[in-house]
Parts: sequence; C-alpha cells; structure tokens
Amino acid sequence: MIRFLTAGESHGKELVGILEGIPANIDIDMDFINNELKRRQKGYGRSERMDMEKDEMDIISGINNGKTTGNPISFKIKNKGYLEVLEKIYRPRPGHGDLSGAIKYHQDNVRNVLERASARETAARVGVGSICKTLLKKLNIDIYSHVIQVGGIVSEKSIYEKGNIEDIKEADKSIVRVVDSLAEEKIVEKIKSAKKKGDTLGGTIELIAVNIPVGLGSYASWDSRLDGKIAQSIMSIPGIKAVEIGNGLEGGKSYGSQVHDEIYYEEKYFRKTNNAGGIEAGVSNGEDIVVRCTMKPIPTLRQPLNSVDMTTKLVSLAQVERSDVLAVPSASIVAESMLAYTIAQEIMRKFGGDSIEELKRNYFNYIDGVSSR
Ligand SMILES: Cc1cc2nc3c(=O)[nH]c(=O)nc-3n(C[C@H](O)[C@H](O)[C@H](O)COP(=O)(O)O)c2cc1C
Ligand SMILES: C=C(O[C@@H]1CC(C(=O)O)=C[C@@H](OP(=O)(O)O)[C@H]1O)C(=O)O
Repeated sequence: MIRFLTAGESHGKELVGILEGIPANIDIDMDFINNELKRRQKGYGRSERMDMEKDEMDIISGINNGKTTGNPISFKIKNKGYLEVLEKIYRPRPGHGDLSGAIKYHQDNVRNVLERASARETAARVGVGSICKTLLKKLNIDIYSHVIQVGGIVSEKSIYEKGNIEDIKEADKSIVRVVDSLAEEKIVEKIKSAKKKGDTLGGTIELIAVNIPVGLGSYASWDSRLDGKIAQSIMSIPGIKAVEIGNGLEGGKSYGSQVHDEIYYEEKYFRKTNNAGGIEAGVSNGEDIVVRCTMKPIPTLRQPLNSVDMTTKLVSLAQVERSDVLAVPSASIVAESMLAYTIAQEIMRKFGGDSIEELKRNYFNYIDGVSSR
C-alpha cells in the first residue's frame, strides 16, 4: 500500500515528505522531479514569493544510485521564504481557516494556524506526485491537465472529448495553462484588473489520466469506489470546492440516453463517447479518467473584507498578507499529483509487487488476460 505524509510550515525552514510503498528498482530522474516542482511554481497571477522560491527536492532516504530501494522515500524542500520571527496575527481572513483553526486549537495568534493551512505544503505533494507519476509511466499511464475556466472566462477549445488529448498536452506552453489563446488573453486581462482592484480569482481545472486498465476500484464496498477516492484526494487541495467526474454536472441536466456511453465490440470492448469519465460503479472501465475541479477565488484580499479583531472583539478589516491573485495554474499541477498518487495507490493495491519487475509482471499478465476477454 502506498501512503504519504508531509510536514512543514509556509515560512518554516523546510517542507518534508515521506512516501511509503513504492516498489524497488524504479529509475528516478531528479530533473523530471525538479521540473514538476517548477511547473507548480509557474502561472500568471502568483505572488513575489514564487520569484523567491526555487523548489528542489533533496532526497534523504529510499533512493540509492538513482533507483528506489523499496524503503520509505523521504525528502526535503527548502523554504527560501523562511522567517525566524513571524508577525502575530489577530484579524482572521474570511475564506481561510484562520478563525476556526484558532478556536479549535486554542490559539490566540492566528499565525500558528495559517502557517500550516497555507498551500506552501502542496510543493511536498508535487514531490510525492512526481514519484508516483514515474511509477505510473512504467505501466504507460500518463496524467495531463489544463485550465478550462478562470473568473467566468471559459476556454472554448480543447475541453475533453474522446480523442483530443494531443491539444491538451500543449497546456504548459500557456502562462495560465489554457489551451485557447483567445481565452488566455482575456484571462490575463481579468487577472490584471483583479490585481488592480485588490481582488482575486478562481477557476476550473480539467485532468485526464490515459492508458488506465479496467478494474481499478470496486463497487463491493462504499469506501473502495475509485470515484470517491479521487474526489477526496482532489478536494483536499486548498481552495478546491467542487470535483466532477466526466460530465457529472451537465449530465444531471440531460436525458439518460444522451449521457451513458454505449458499449461496442470489435475484437475488444470499446465506447465511442466517454461522458462517464472512465469510471462506472466506482470501477475504472478502461477509458481515460476525466476529472474536473473548481477552485474558489484566493481568500487573502488586498482590499480586505470585514472581520473581527480577536483581541478586542471589535469590527476590523481582515489581515492583509502577501498573496497570489490567482493560483489555478499551480493548483492544476497539485491536482495532477494527487490524481497520480490515488491511481498509483490503487495500482499497488490491486497488483502489488515489492520491485518494479514484480509489479510489471503482475500488471501486464492481468492486461493480457483482460484483453483476450
Ligand atoms: C497553489 C496554491 C496557492 C495558493 N495561494 C494562496 C495565496 O497566495 N493566498 C491565499 O489567501 N490563498 C492561497 N491559496 C488558497 C488557500 O490556501 C485556501 O483557500 C485556504 O487555505 C482555505 O482552504 P479552503 O479554500 O480549502 O477552504 C492557494 C492554494 C493553492 C493550491
Ligand atoms: C508559498 C506558496 O504559496 C503560498 C500559499 C499561500 C496560502 O495562503 O495558501 C499564501 C502565499 O504565501 P506567502 O504569504 O508567503 O506569499 C503563497 O505564496 C507556494 O505555493 O509555494
């Protein structure tokens, strides 16, 4: 079973990640990993903190001579934004965990809450995700993402349809990870105007996992369903407020005859459409897994909303901190990582293996078996 833990605070010395259950003998490409960390730092609309940080993974254990050993992998990522002394905060920001965290953990100083609730932690998740992506690649499974909406501006081009994945692969070329240059222009203008007004934006991300085998997840028990596991892992990303599998939202407004993907057979089973997003009854059906998620606007506002000073209980404006105006492009890389982790976890649960050789044997035997059915 794969599992991971992270520790670290936004302005602490370092972030730490521990990833357990990765089979031995997988070649680890540090350039790939560090490029994944870099992808998360990009995106128009992020704060000056991203110019300061140069995220790089420092491996502590579990990798030797460029290969995994089967031992828990642990790593560090340095915080260049480390601060020895942190300003105390008493005016909680609406949309953050500031107030509920301070009450729950009996803290007078909101700083102790926001340091961990901060999405700085997601750098460690991308470290984990990059190792999970490396494992999945050995089985020919890839994960892509792009941004499809920001502040109500929709990227008309390239929203997933069966077979258009080549367009979606171009997302990294865009400063907002949108595969539609017209939408990109409008989105950049919208970010500029939000920034000028001291306001913020959110948006929607689409994720696609390709070459997925039939049979990940199960309907046998509620907590084995793959759609539920994916929803939990994506929803756990700070700011994500909605998760959709396939055409989940639109599907609810249509007739069943327009939604369900008809089944055909020509030497093997196939579908002409993929409205289900590759999952039926909590089980992957062999089609691409398609997930969409929506991030709320960034809660720290330069033009702050009303709040209450926790020391005086008097009306006060919320704390203003250095902050992103938009972080959806970065969140899309975190979402890729969480999807990679969840799929890798299901792969290991179903196929097992202490070395990549054993995993590949188990996996490709199964693929051969199901393809002849
Ligand atoms: C990559 C990334 C960067 C973020 N940057 C900021 C930021 O600069 N300022 C901010 O207020 N929130 C930022 N957020 C969102 C908050 O962390 C998040 O909204 C907050 O912790 C409350 O959690 P919730 O939105 O899940 O309820 C960011 C989120 C992500 C994924
Ligand atoms: C540090 C990162 O994101 C941070 C997430 C974040 C928040 O409140 O979630 C607030 C900002 O932190 P700071 O106030 O130090 O600028 C972001 O920069 C990062 O993504 O690596």
